[in-house]
Amino acid sequence: MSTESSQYAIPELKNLGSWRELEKSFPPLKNDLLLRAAKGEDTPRAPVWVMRQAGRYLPEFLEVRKSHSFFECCQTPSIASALTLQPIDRYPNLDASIIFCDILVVPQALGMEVLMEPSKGPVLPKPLVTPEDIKRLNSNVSVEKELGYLFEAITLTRKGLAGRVPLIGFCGAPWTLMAYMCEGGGSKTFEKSKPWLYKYPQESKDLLIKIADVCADLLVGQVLAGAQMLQVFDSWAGELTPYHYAEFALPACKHISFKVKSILKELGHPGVAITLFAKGANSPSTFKLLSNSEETGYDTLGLDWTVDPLEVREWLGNKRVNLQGNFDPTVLYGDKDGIEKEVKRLSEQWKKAGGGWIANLGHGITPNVKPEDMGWFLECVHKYSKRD
Ligand SMILES: Cc1c2[nH]c(c1CCC(=O)O)Cc1[nH]c(c(CCC(=O)O)c1C)Cc1[nH]c(c(CCC(=O)O)c1C)Cc1[nH]c(c(C)c1CCC(=O)O)C2
Repeated sequence: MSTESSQYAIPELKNLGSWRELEKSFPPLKNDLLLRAAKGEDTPRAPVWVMRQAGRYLPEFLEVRKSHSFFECCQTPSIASALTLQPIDRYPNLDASIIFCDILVVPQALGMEVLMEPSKGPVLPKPLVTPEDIKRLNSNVSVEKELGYLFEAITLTRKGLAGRVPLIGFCGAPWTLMAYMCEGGGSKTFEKSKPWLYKYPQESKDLLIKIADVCADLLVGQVLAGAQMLQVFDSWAGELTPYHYAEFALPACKHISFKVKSILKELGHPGVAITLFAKGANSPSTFKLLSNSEETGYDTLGLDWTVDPLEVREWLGNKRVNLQGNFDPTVLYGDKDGIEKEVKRLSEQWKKAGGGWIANLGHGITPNVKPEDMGWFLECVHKYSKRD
């Protein structure tokens, strides 16, 4: 245990008590494939989970959503936990669970209103227009006060999982959250958020770090509440030039990983593996920047489906970082034969690439997938990712 004091303030998490006592109260983990792959071990087969695995393709999810709004689901620990467990109960072939929540709870904690509109997705009615608007955001956010429901949901879920699979905690990456906060919702052109990087570079950096500070506290709280691994979702990373990714997005992601690691170390916690999913940030120069876990603080990189694992391994130039991905989400509309062929083809590439591999889609599962096709996909990954 380190005696060095952290440069970061430990978030106030009074209600969580001691993580050691809490950890002892959870049933032992029976399937640790995910945690082993995240340490770079060659596992007998790839662990598999799917982004948005608790989502609208599941009839049991839609049933709950009939009587509860989206954010009500996130903010009610018993509902969030039940939704997290739905895919685990349905698919014994899943090797991980991810807590049901949303990346946009961080802008909410910063004081912004976020609505989830059925046909539009997220809407933030009062976006940040100029740096002057940053003053509207809360300072010294207490993640326990604002987002304590998520910690409660995590602890409940660890109990409900009964050690079946590990539980992943997550947050959005600062650039992706800044994009939502400046656009006021999703966007195709990013014409309100990206100009900030050209017009107000220093204010943008300050805003990104302000967001990163809340993200880091949120991740620390999730680990202390029982999350066994973490993922940071930078869904809009691919909208940036490689230069702007390196100058703005990545430093803010590093602020998160190092702050989380430093605080956990100070609390005597052994730490957890962290995955960075920088969707679309696929230039070889960007992969070079991400190639060394010790320099970035991220143990695993999530890949989207537009790159080949072998080519990425070549760009990375080493095996010090593990990889996750990267089946095209639309393969799930490809019928049984199509799914099987594609899982076989891409698994061969992954096996040749070597190093830690966590199988996943290259983005979230989409609402119209048939639940039985998701089951078949998982079965195929079990079969074809086996190492000979
Ligand atoms: C960009 C982003 C968001 N949220 C998230 C991201 C990053 C990943 C990505 O790029 O997809 C992350 C997220 N959102 C959700 C989870 C839950 C855990 C999981 O199963 O992966 C996670 C990890 C639930 C959700 N978040 C949302 C739903 C569906 C909403 C509903 O039930 O009506 C779910 C299950 C809503 C949401 N939330 C967001 C959007 C754009 C939307 C609407 C459009 C859509 O569904 O694809 C923001």
